[in-house]
Amino acid sequence: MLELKDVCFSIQKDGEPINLIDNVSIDIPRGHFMAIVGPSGCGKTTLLKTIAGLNEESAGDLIWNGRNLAEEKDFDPAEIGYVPQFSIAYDQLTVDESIESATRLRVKTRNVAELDNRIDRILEETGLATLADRPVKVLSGGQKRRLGLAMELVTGPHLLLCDEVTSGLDPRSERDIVRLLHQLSRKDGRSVISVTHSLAHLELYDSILVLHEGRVAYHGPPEGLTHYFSVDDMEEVYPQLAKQRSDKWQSSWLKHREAYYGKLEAKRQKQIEEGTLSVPDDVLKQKMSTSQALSEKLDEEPKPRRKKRSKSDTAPLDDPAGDDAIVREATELVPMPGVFSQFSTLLSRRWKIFFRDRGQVFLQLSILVCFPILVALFSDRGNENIKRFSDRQEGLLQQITEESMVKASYLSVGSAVSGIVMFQVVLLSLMGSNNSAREVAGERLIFEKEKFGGIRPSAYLASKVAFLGSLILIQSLWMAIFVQQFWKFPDGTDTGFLDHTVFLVMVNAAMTFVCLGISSLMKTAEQSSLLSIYLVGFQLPLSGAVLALPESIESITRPFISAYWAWSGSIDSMNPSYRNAIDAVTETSFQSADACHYLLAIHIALGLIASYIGLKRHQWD
Ligand SMILES: Nc1ncnc2c1ncn2[C@@H]1O[C@H](COP(=O)(O)OP(=O)(O)OP(=O)(O)O)[C@@H](O)[C@H]1O
Repeated sequence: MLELKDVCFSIQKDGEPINLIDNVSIDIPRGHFMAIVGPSGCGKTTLLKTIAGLNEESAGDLIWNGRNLAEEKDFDPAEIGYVPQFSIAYDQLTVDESIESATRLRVKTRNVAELDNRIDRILEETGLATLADRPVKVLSGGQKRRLGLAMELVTGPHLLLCDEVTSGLDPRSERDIVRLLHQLSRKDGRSVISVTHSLAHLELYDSILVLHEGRVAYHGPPEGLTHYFSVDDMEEVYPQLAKQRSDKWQSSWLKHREAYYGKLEAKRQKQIEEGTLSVPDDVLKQKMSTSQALSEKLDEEPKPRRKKRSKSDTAPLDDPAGDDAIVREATELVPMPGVFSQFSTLLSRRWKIFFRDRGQVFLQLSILVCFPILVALFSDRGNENIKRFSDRQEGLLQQITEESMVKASYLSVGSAVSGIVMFQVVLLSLMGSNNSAREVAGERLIFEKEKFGGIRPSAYLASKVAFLGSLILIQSLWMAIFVQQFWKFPDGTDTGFLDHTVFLVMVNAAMTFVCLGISSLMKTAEQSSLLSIYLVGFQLPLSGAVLALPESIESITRPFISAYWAWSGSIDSMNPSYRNAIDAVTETSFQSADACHYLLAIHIALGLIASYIGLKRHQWD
């Protein structure tokens, strides 16, 4: 049973609290199917989010099966399912893969057979079995809503909250979804609360909650609605609501509450007697046989995955035989998988999505191939030898001529070598920003939904680090090795080229993880991309490689410019004569390779910390 006692949710406006949800007190028994209706902006979604815990109630109590959710334990992620208005599946995956990934992320299964049976059961339960191999991007609106429901059913939640899952659907799809929700509420004592705009099919609900300006105007059986509002038709309820202030409706409702709750209880008892409703007691009685049936089913020989299903495999929505075929969920909560298991599921899903996104693969391959070629085009000048003074200098004129030739050679080679290194550094910074600017912000809502479902931010971050780390290594090593074929890095020590390569990897990693941090902290992918582009754009001018910066600016900006530290570190690893040549063309001072390693490591660490903070932060809206 879910009880809301004088629940309020308020926001601050001009320093004053405003109640978006105002003293809502309702009871929702186990196995109940309730619709929340009301005019646009009356607070339906806000109430649903307050029940889910996404909005923290400012007053009142939410009690779930006798447990005060604020004072005792909040909902377990397996206990509650929340189907939001937006799609929670990736377009690049199939229906089957989406449900599989949701299951692997939220349910600890004993073996592949158990996983397969769980997925097959959900596919059948939601009428998606025939669409198992279909990519999400080609699904119709109604099919996508079913998939959203299916992905929330993987844990067998005892409370299912649905936000506008029928909006924008044609009448037939809408009816099918409402009937599916009705069916889901008939099993295992699962309560289903559905926010809807539509006043069609209200007869399928056990109760209707009418909200008006955040206040309860009615909560009772659907058949009592027209009588209560003194109208002939459901459609007249909203105009009728507008005729009176919401506080009047609220006090009027409080007077009639007990009478209508009496009717609801009588109807419920009748359903239990008729056996059309399964409530906790029944579930407990069935527990033994259910668990037995479940384990028998799960212990069956592993079935091949992703089998094509014929239409006849699918139980029709209203077919009672189909209901019987579905093994009932045991009442205890399913265990959550560990961090490593979530990490490996997220990582393999990320690679799958990457390889299926042809545009992304093409872009990555193009920059991987073209950027090192661009650098190699400038290699000739970098390969020139630096002229040295000869031992014999006869006469002043020869001395002056030789001096100017050596100087010219210093300037030419110095600027070419410095430019080639900076070019590599800047292009790798650009790759880094391209790697991660949209990585989190582009899928933020899905991540928020998954976090609500129990996915740990640490597992999510680790999967991003592993995925992006592979891109960083491929891009940086390829840049270093390819360019080396055309322009030999002038080693200062045996490990000069290796040191240079490490700096290239580090600058790419620094930019990738700093942009990942930006992507995690920003609200939208557009904001994140823009900020990341600015960050890369400022690297070259603020590095001091082109023009030395005024000292006052340099001391402030330098610590933040990854490109400077990678450039400076690489130059410090060079042969001293090349270092001197670069010294001759720039007024910017260089730092030791060790200092550069530390600074770049700090950038990487700060990027990761910012990413973690951003991921932990609640950014549902
Ligand atoms: N966090 C918030 N800060 C400020 N205002 C908010 C916040 N959340 C909701 N609101 C406002 O509260 C009101 C109720 O919003 P809500 O989304 O719950 O309405 P709704 O009944 O679901 O509307 P619709 O049927 O159009 O989806 C709206 O006016 C909305 O702008």
